[in-house]
Amino acid sequence: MKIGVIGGGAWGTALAQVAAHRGEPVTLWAREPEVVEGINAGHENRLFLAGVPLSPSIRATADVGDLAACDALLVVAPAQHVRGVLSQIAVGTRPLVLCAKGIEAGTRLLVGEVARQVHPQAPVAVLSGPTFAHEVAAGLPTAVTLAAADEALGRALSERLAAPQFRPYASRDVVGAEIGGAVKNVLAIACGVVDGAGLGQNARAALIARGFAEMTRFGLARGARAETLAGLSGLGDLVLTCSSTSSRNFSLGVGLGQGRAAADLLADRRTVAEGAFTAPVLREAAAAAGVDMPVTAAVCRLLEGAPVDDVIGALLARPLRQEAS
Ligand SMILES: NC(=O)c1ccc[n+]([C@@H]2O[C@H](COP(=O)([O-])OP(=O)(O)OC[C@H]3O[C@@H](n4cnc5c(N)ncnc54)[C@H](O)[C@@H]3O)[C@@H](O)[C@H]2O)c1
Ligand SMILES: O=P(O)(O)OC[C@H](O)CO
Repeated sequence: MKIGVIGGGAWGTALAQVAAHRGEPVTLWAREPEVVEGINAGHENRLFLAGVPLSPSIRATADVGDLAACDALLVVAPAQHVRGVLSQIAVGTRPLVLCAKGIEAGTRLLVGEVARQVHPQAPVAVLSGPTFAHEVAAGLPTAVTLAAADEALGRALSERLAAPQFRPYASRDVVGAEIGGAVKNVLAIACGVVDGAGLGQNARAALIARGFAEMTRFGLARGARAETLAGLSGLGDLVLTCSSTSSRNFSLGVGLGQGRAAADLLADRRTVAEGAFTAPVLREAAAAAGVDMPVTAAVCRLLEGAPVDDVIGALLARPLRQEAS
């Protein structure tokens, strides 16, 4: 199965490295000419994954036509750009493996749902889990959820992408795998706020647990399975991104917690903090589904410029409730 990767950011590059680990040819489409040039000439993506020597089997291209020879396409553009990028590519019936984590603004669609709208004949799979790109690219042990409604497709993709240090776990719960990845980015911002505002380790653990409760409420309302939400793509990724400044979402939250403005923190960033874009659309989607998501609502208020003390005070002053509700 010849793999094509759409998106030359940190994660697309790391996944190309995984797919090329046995020396198989991999085609990587990137928007930035300097990324294409750097990978082909020097086997390095200096813009998004500097310092990692890449396999010479990875060939980068700026021409989407070069993806025509691939049997399966990994979609690794940021969630808000998946529709635009996929619209440029003739996909037909080839499988699309969605690796972005987010919900599309305006439509409130998960990226897999966007892919189905743009390419209705393409089978869809989702690859998601606790995966810092620099660790995966460095060959450190990593496990992911690989979800596909078609079990045979899920098995074929898992076998093709598995590497000694990269272990996919198969699932048929595409929606569950997507919701975990999208929601955890918003919750990681909240955990960063706790860190930046110096609220302590108890508060961080409380946020992870209560954040997981709201991820679960939303996921179940949208048809996800509880086991998926408690697995690698849900709780696993939540724990990772709520614990480390290696997470762009957590780092954004640290800045917000220190009282800096979201607009300043997001200005001129080359890298993507998906939670900032997913938070407002997740709040809308939760309201539409009748699901209470107080941590998500608090993150939205902070992104809109509300003072940290006011937002945290309001979160703590809510009426007491049953833990299981
Ligand atoms: N970096 C990670 O560790 C990691 C791990 C798992 C999943 N992801 C997810 O992968 C997706 C891509 O993130 P990344 O970390 O590879 O990106 P990145 O932050 O490293 O790079 C930004 C990417 O956005 C692209 N981009 C910017 N403007 C664009 C536009 N107008 N149209 C199309 N593309 C545009 C750039 O070309 C580049 O590929 C995100 O959804 C992210 O949540 C990232
Ligand atoms: O840096 P972040 O916050 O986008 O997190 C990257 C990955 O999603 C971690 O699994």
